[in-house]
Amino acid sequence: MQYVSTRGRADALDFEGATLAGLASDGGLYLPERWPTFTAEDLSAMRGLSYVETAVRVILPFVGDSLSEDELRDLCTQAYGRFAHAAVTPLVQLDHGHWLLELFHGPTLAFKDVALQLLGLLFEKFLSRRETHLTIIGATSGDTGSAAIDAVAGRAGIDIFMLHPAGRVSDVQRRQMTTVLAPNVHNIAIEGSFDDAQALVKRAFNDPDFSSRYDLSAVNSINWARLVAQVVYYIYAGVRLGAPDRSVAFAVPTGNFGDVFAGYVASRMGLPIERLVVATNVNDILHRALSEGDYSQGTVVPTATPSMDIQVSSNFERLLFDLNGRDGAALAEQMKGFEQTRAMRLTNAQRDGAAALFSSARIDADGMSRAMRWAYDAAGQIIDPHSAIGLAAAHTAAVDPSVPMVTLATAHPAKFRDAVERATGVRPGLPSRTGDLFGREERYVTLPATFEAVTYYIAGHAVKRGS
Ligand SMILES: Cc1ncc(COP(=O)(O)O)c(C=O)c1O
Ligand SMILES: N[C@@H](CCOP(=O)(O)O)C(=O)O
Repeated sequence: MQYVSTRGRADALDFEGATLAGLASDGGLYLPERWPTFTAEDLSAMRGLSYVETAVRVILPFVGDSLSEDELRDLCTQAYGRFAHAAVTPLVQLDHGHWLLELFHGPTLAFKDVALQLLGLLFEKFLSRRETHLTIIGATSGDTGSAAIDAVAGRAGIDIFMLHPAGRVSDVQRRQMTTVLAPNVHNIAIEGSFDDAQALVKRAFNDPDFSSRYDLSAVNSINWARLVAQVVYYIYAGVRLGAPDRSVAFAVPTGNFGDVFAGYVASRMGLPIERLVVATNVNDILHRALSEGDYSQGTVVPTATPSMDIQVSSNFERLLFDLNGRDGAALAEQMKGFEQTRAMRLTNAQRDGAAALFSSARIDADGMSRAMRWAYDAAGQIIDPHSAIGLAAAHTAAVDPSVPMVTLATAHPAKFRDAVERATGVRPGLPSRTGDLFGREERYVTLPATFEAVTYYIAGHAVKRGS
């Protein structure tokens, strides 16, 4: 299997190459050259499988010659062995037609662990085959950072530089990153928003002078390997709720469009998905894009759902490419226009293609609090604010009531205990697997959100290519 760039100019790479590269050299994102598909029989045969076996079946068609089936099984067994629930991503029923898919049973309490536990092992495997020192640069609004740091802390041959927006992540999220004192972990609080951090990361990849000095890689969902691991739980949940004999719908709290794009991939692979409901907070660029065709960047408003405080959604580019006949040159022009004007209109093909599968909703602070209270009062579930945005959006969606609706519960409520307590009166406790989080020393630097400041800091701590 080869991977092609959404902007059409970078060389195609195999799975190992695309995983290590992260972002394509032409500024685009990698996608498989074609979508592997499952027949109805293939899907039916997955019904009784464990999470690990489901992961092996779903991911194997994407890895080509980069991993044997046994190697992949070994990595999945290690990755998902660290989850605190035997089902890895269990379904919890809320009412007769609505389920929560709990994705927060990994080591850092958010759905990012599902992909990043595997990605850390993939890096280790692929690095053992070559003489390379990887410099990972990432941006986080809270959860990717802690999950990525947990996945690579102390691993030989890797340094990780993680940028988070200073003061705009929860105290639990920040401490999960900054109390990891392994020498290969470098936390940078930047004086700006997540979008500023993400733009700095992309600029570092695209700067020929900087990127030629290091073997850069990415842990954000711009890295294809992140997304392929997330496709698994859509299929795992879907077949348990009756697919392929009946369709399923998913409501997905969305920021960078990675998680919900994994749902799109599951649909392209043959899972009968009736609807993917894209749930945003008031940072609603994706809701405006899907409902009006208007992808224009607003100013980021800080909310109680900080991980979704995003106004430029990296993975939307993957959808636009796939829906526009995979025309890399046209997409490169469209993205160049966006980068210059911070605004873009979707083409008719993109709008119509998206409307066939996606709907969207913008949920404000009241809607989020109401959903948290509903989950507690009606179903006895304490949910985190991000999952509540998904739940509220699911309640607004026009989906046939006979179709099971699954809301993705993307974080453990204890990560956002102040907001949960405000809405429900209940203050969730941290699970024991987080240990003595509030007793540990923190280490991070604070820098202005400028390319010069960030790259100067990285240059002072990273290992140069070939040294
Ligand atoms: C808890 C939580 N929910 C939802 C999201 C949004 O996911 P995505 O960026 O993949 O759309 C994030 C961050 O990405 C998150 O951390
Ligand atoms: N919400 C994310 C933002 C980065 O998204 P990613 O999925 O592209 O890594 C976070 O928690 O950091």
